[in-house]
Formats: sequence, C-alpha cells, structure tokens
Amino acid sequence: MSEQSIAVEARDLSRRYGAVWALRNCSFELPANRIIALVGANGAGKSTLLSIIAGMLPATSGALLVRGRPVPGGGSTARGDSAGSRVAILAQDKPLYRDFSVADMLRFGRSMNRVWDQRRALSWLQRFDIPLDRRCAKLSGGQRAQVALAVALGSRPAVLLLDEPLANLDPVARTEVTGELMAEAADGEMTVMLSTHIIAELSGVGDHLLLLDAGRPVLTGDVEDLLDSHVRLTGPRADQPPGPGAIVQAQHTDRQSTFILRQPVPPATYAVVAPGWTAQPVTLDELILTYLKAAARPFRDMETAA
Ligand SMILES: Nc1ncnc2c1ncn2[C@@H]1O[C@H](COP(=O)(O)OP(=O)(O)OP(=O)(O)O)[C@@H](O)[C@H]1O
Repeated sequence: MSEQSIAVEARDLSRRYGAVWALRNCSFELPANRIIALVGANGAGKSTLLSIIAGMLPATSGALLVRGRPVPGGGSTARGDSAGSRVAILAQDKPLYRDFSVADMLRFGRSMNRVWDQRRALSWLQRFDIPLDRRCAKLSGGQRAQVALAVALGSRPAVLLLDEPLANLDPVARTEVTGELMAEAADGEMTVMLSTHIIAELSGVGDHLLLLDAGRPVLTGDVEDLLDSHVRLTGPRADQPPGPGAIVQAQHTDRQSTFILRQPVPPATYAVVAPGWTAQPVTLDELILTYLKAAARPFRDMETAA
C-alpha cells in the first residue's frame, strides 16, 4: 500500500496494563477510505487499540501512525494537526450530557472541535428522525447512539473510530447506519474503524478485516480477498490436502478429512480437486472462527498457517 492509501499503521505496537498485555507486537496497515471491521473476543484488545489510535492512551512500546503521522499520547475527542490526520472516537459509553438537548449537543460539538461541519451533523440527525429539541436523557439507547455519531461526524474526522457502535441499534437502523457510513467512506473522505465481538453483526458491515486474538492480529485483509483465498476441501481421510495452500485447519474422522486452506491470490479454481474431493467456499463467520481456533493453538502453529 502507498503511504497515501494507508489510514492507520501499527509498528510492533504493544500495550501493557501492569502484568496484562492488552496488545502484543501488533504490526498491520489499514487502508484509507474503507470500513474496517475490528473483530475479537471480549478482552482481545479492541478498545485498547482504538484508544491508542485516538491518542487517548499511550502505547507501552512500538509506534502507531495515522495518515503517516505518529500519534502522541493523551487527547480529546477529535485530534490531529491537519485535516488528514484528524481522529474522532465514539467510545462504548457514549458521551452525552443527559440534561442537554440534541441541539445543545451539536453546539457543544462545535465548541469542542476546531473543525465543525454543522450541515453534516444535522443531516445525519434528520436522516434518522432525531428531534433536535429532545433532552438526551429522554432518548432511546439507539437514538443516543445516533446523536453521538452525528457529533463525531460533525468534527469531520479523517478516521472515525466506533467502539461497539451497533449494540443499541435495532437491525433495520443497524443496516441503515452502516450503509450511510459506507457511503461516506466511499466518498473518499473518511476511514471508519468499528469494533465488535459479535460476529453476526459483521455481515455486510466491513470491507476490510482486522481480527485480534489475545492482543495479537491473527488475520487482516480485504474481506473479499480473504474469502476468495480460502477454501474448504472435504474428501477421503488423508494427512495432506490434495491442493496447494497453507493449512489453516485440518479435521479428521476415521474415513473423512476436511481442510481449510489459504491459497495464493488469485485463488486456484475450486474445480481443480482430486477425485473424491469437494471444494466449497468459506463464509466470513467460519473464517473468523477458524482463525480464532487456530490462534488458540501454540503460536508456532499459527505462523505456519498464516
Ligand atoms: N484499565 C485497565 N487496567 C487493567 N487491565 C485492563 C485495563 N483495560 C483493559 N485491560 C485488560 O486488557 C485486555 C484488553 O482489554 P480491552 O478492553 O482492550 O479488550 P476488548 O477487546 O475491547 O474487550 P471487550 O470486547 O470486552 O470490550 C483485557 O485483558 C483487559 O482485562
């Protein structure tokens, strides 16, 4: 990836809380102007990573760059010295003042941010029918999430970080919100990174994946490329698969073997399989679960598989 096309880059990034390593030697590049799904089980390190990207938490070691600029420690809701490196974060506990009306929250957003786009914040609220004169305390959980999103969008971030943003939204609102965010990202002005530990929330949400397990990235890449490059082969019991690729998972019964393989991109066509074997695509849920199970094996195995 060229420097222009990288939104976030981690170089050997680690973060420790006392004896607990929340992130350990993370290195990855995330593309600009895409929706990045940050996935991992509870405690995988998602919130820690988002807080470091937002400049709210210092790393213990390593470097984190947003649009090529190193992120310093400490910070407010929208950071960055130039339009290109501004970061906004919407944390799990959405920061709204209960006694403020929705309109007050927009005024607050304007006063807290050097750059403010009132039209963008307003149109988000109108899009989701949020009344401007309603006190935040009287809004539903989903509506509060929409107000917090409007304030975050108003700060015109180059990178918008959303920590478990969809939890309070009903399925229809969730689809609409992610659709709108994808459209904003596709306009070429914003990278959205959203975290979740609910794999079912993912389908259709992110077009790029960063999968964390116990503080380490175990799978990252364009979702379509990842799906295209993995295949499940099922056939008679065998120690090795009948096709090329790294073995991510191998399961055997007395008579049958099933392998999930990572193949070179562009992938070999599924038709090229030995007699008696079938080849099937792998779904995103299956892929994530497979890598999480593989990561639970000793780390040396994982390096062979990745
Ligand atoms: N302030 C803290 N003090 C000590 N340990 C912490 C602190 N914050 C996080 N941790 C630990 O760091 C690890 C990563 O936590 P983090 O909150 O980043 O994970 P997460 O993936 O966001 O989890 P969840 O999905 O449950 O929100 C966990 O083991 C957690 O217990």
